[in-house]
Amino acid sequence: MSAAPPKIAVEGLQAYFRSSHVLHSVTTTIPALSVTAIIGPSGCGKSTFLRCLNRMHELTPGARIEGTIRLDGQDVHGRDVDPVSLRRRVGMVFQRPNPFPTMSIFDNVASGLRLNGMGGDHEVIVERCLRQAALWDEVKDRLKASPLSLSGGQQQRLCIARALAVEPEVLLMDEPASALDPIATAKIEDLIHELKASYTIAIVTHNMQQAARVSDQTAFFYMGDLIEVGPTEQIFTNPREQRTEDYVTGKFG
Ligand SMILES: Nc1ncnc2c1ncn2[C@@H]1O[C@H](COP(=O)(O)OP(=O)(O)OP(=O)(O)O)[C@@H](O)[C@H]1O
Repeated sequence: MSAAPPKIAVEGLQAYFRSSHVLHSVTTTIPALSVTAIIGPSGCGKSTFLRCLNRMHELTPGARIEGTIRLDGQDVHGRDVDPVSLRRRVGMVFQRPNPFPTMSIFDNVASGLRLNGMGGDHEVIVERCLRQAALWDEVKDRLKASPLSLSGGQQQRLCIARALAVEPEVLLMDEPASALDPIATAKIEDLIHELKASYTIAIVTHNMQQAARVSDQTAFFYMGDLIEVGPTEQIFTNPREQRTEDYVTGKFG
């Protein structure tokens, strides 16, 4: 495990969709200012795990969890925790770029600021976030244009800029590059590398090379169980569990 202090600590997490039990007593930590990759075959619970971390899981009717999730030591299900504020601190980027289609590029980034009643100079903040998302140079002359005029990769970086605008501490990324071509994917990976200086990142990916390239820690899930978690290099070169080895070497997927 990394020596960094845990930003998120998960203990005995069980997740359900009605009677379907999809995560079985998951206990792990997500170190601060680092990248944790979440890998495993389709349906093993990766997205569900991610969505538990900012309490999005419970938005699905009939979905619930047991166990505890702590953010900086505070129980995210504590009575004094407002899920909307939690989701501001723990932002999310989805598989398919989902810019707000009727808003301009600028307004997409500024939308969270307005929604959260956040002050400051919105022009300055929007520029900062677009720069952080490595998109500024490509859009600075067309901020009033529709986001639908951007390529898929640019739209995804716009969604990352939008997520950054509300100053999250954690960024959850659910296969953020799976709909993108290799060049756009490389840009997102470079960006993840830059962002981990300031944000704690957890990324779901099906792409083993991507997990190996971008992450410091890797967690391997299989059929709702967390089989193994550890430094990425160890998971890929010297895993403790046979199932991890079989998965990372492509024996099943
Ligand atoms: N809304 C839902 N209602 C009922 N069951 C669901 C729902 N969403 C997911 N599941 C089930 O929960 C289990 C875990 O799904 P999850 O999406 O977390 O897996 P995953 O590892 O992210 O899969 P993939 O790699 O295919 O995206 C699966 O068996 C899935 O069918």
